[in-house]
Amino acid sequence: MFDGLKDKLSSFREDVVEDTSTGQSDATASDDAAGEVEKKAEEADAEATPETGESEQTGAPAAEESAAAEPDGKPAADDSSGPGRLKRAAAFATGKVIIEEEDLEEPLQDLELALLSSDVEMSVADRILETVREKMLGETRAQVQTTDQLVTEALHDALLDVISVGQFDLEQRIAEADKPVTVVFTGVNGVGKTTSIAKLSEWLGERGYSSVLANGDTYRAGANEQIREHAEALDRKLIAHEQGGDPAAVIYDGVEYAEANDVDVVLGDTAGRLHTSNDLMAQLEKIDRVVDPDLTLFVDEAVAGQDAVKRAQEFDDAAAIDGSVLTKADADSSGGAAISIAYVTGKPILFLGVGQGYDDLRRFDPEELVDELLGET
Ligand SMILES: Nc1nc2c(ncn2[C@@H]2O[C@H](COP(=O)(O)OP(=O)(O)OP(=O)(O)O)[C@@H](O)[C@H]2O)c(=O)[nH]1
Repeated sequence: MFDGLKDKLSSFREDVVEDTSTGQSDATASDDAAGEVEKKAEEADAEATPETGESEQTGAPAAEESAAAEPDGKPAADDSSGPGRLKRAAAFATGKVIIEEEDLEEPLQDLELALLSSDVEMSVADRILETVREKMLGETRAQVQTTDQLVTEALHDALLDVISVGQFDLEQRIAEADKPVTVVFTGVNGVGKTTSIAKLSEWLGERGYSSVLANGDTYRAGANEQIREHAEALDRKLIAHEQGGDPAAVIYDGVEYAEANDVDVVLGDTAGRLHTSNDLMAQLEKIDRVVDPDLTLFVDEAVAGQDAVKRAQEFDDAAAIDGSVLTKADADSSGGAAISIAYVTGKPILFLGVGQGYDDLRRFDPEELVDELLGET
């Protein structure tokens, strides 16, 4: 899952380590040693000749050029616009390392390209870069902390920031809500909506909640049969009307059935027509009005990347969603939709579909996903 994205994040970390590697020395600077190194750095700056042994520490070529190019012959270290070479050397000598803009410039450009080519939405990629830059620039880090740790932490925070938008605990919400809880599923055709409803019914059952399925997809021939197969396999009650009936009425009947039979949750399917269909959107609005669902979940496939993100926004406009389910994450290498949807819609991803079985539903845990993306699990 998301292997392509994992590789790209890993390359970024390696690039930053390469471009900024300064603190790899195992020297533990004492005050005396600090003075020595500071003096050395001063001499080196005055001559504007990079110390060969310290070349990693003294930074990227751009820093060297600016030091040498000072018109008054003073080293750039005195320039208040940046820490400069001397300051960096002094910091290094006292056990600190400073990361500068030029160290990050190229890796950040590469990261941006990598994110965009992974189908991460533009505003999300921008936000990630901004956070990484903020967390790393001018950062004085202890030498004991490797650059890799620093960049990993920055990436961790940046990814978590966009992924965890609006997260809430669905199980807790269901536990605390008046019953029955009505959940309506929206999304386009064939993305795995019906399968996700069946999986969620199984997930709820495992947690002690009963559920009834209501087929609000009265549009598509064969929809009743498809959901009935799941209902029978899971031994759940299915509420369905004739094809062409009113979807709001079916889900309403589902709620009545749940009330009369002490069922905890109503899971309502809806027709998966194109999001551009005004008719469908009007239908969703009607369901919203008539049934007033406790939760509306948008379902789309992770593999659809930015298309899924766009559709999430459009469905959210028609009938406000409370969260998303991303299916087929098992077949998605890019991870773009998983990274982008919550930030763009302001609503969390609640589940990932990771296969075709009823058990293949994974609660979306932002921390867990970020650790996985950064190879920390
Ligand atoms: N690999 C994988 N396949 C999935 C996943 N979720 C659903 N599928 C498969 O995707 C196909 C479409 O799923 P459906 O549940 O029929 O899709 P739908 O959105 O309800 O489609 P309509 O009823 O036509 O709107 C089925 O073959 C599912 O088994 C998943 O998480 N991973």
